[in-house]
Amino acid sequence: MAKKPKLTRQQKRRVASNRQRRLDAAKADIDLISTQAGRVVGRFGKQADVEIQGELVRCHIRRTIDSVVCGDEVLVSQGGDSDDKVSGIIELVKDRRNLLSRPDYYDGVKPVAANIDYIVVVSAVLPEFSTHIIDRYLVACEDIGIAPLLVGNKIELADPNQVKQIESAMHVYQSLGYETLLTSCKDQQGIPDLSNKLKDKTSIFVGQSGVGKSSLINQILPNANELVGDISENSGLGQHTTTAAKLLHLPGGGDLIDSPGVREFGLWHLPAERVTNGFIEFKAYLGGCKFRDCKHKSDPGCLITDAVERGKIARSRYESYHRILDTMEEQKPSFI
Ligand SMILES: Nc1nc2c(ncn2[C@@H]2O[C@H](COP(=O)(O)OP(=O)(O)OP(=O)(O)O)[C@@H](O)[C@H]2O)c(=O)[nH]1
Ligand SMILES: [Zn+2]
Repeated sequence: MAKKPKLTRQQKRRVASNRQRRLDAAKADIDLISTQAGRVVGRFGKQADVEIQGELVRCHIRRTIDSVVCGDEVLVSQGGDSDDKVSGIIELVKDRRNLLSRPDYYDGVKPVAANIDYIVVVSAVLPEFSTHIIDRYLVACEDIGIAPLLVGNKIELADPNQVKQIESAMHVYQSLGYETLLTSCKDQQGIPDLSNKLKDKTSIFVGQSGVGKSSLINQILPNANELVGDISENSGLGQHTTTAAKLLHLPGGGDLIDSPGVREFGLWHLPAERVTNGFIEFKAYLGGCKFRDCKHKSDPGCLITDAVERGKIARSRYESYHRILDTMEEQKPSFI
């Protein structure tokens, strides 16, 4: 048999571009002939609920598709199986703006949500207001490239001294360009502002257990729990279907994606370099230290420590940085 000829770089490029054209044409065909565009609002087992022009369609997923998550924009063809509870098939997932994944014991990472505008990082006076934990979430947000909104909840529990401390910590974040908000689910402080900020955006809520994520979600979306039941009932599978992830519409516009997996975002290992890049105020100095492998600790000629000394970088952030790296070292590669 004749040996397959080696392709030149130009030929390879032509093959790749032809392939892309065929793929684009296939996508265009699907678009034109029989599919409808929709958004994934529920994801469980091997199926997904897709919202198409305000209607919910329960769908199977074409085997060739890698993953489908809440927030995905998809093309659906009507069909499904003889079991008429499932009436559509997801044929294609459109390109994602971003994709949130969580660590998975078997697969390494597992995608959980897509096309997100805002990560609401919730912390609270109780159990503790920790800038270290906030910084850790900020690194994760920077790493994935989604804007964070920092919320300090249960603010009505703080005594005047604590309020002062929290406000000054939030001031550091504001000066870095991050948005912040103080809220209380008890006396509604900051809740209208939270609703306003999330208007017309797709958001997720993250934060440690007990900080009040569910309570805040309930404030801005009072019927969140019943809505899940409605979704299942509308599509004929009864009230008790457990939805792994769901996308809910906020009354004032905008959407919220929530699931236990989504809430885990940020709590896992990142390589040191990505942690460093997650501290946005370090960027102006990176690459300028005397030694290329500078650890930004006690190394001579370090621009970062110099900036801390000169008050250009907040000491609290610098200390957080080293604490995060230390915990990463101790615990890699699992959850914190
Ligand atoms: N005092 C006060 N308590 C609050 C506030 N928000 C929530 N809580 C209480 O804090 C506790 C935890 O709230 P949740 O909303 O369940 O917290 P969560 O972040 O969803 O917790 P997980 O489900 O474990 O992740 C509950 O007892 C709430 O009633 C608040 O603004 N002030
Ligand atoms: Zn340095």
